[in-house]
Amino acid sequence: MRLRLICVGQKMPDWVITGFGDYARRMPPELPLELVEIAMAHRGKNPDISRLMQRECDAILSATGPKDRVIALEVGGRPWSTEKLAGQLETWQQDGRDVSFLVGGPDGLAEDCRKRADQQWSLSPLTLPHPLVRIVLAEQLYRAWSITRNHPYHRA
Ligand SMILES: C[S@@+](CC[C@H](N)C(=O)[O-])C[C@H]1O[C@@H](n2cnc3c(N)ncnc32)[C@H](O)[C@@H]1O
Repeated sequence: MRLRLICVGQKMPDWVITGFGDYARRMPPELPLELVEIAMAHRGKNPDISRLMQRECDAILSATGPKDRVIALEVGGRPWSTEKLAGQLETWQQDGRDVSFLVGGPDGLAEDCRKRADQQWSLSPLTLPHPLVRIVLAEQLYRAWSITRNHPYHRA
């Protein structure tokens, strides 16, 4: 099973590339974490935000496999503890479908992306900047995997 993180935003600063890469590299070969970056639609003067969000959403959905299990990252989604995430990971691995995590841009995810999602996951009630979301997500996936394997990385 592959994990795919589909994020709006390219050309990230070095600390974001390093932070994400550090955790993604720790994932085991049977559970690789891949990053797909979607170009942020240009916000000029008086932008039509709904149209731009829809454009970003269309690109996100094109990068999502038709059979993928889709998890939308949403401030208002369900809060999962790391242990709950580890349980989800084990459940997901049973049917083997790839899992795509969707992270929106500065204006969030358009409705079509929310509708495509099987589950909505909130990392915190705080609105986080999207570059930080990809690092937290990668760390939590690694930590959750470490729980499923009784690996010493996670100490309860
Ligand atoms: C800057 S936020 C967008 C804020 C936008 N106003 C909204 O309501 O979605 C960019 C993206 O980061 C993700 N995000 C930010 N904070 C989050 C959180 N606490 N939990 C889960 N995802 C979050 C979401 O995917 C969001 O679309």
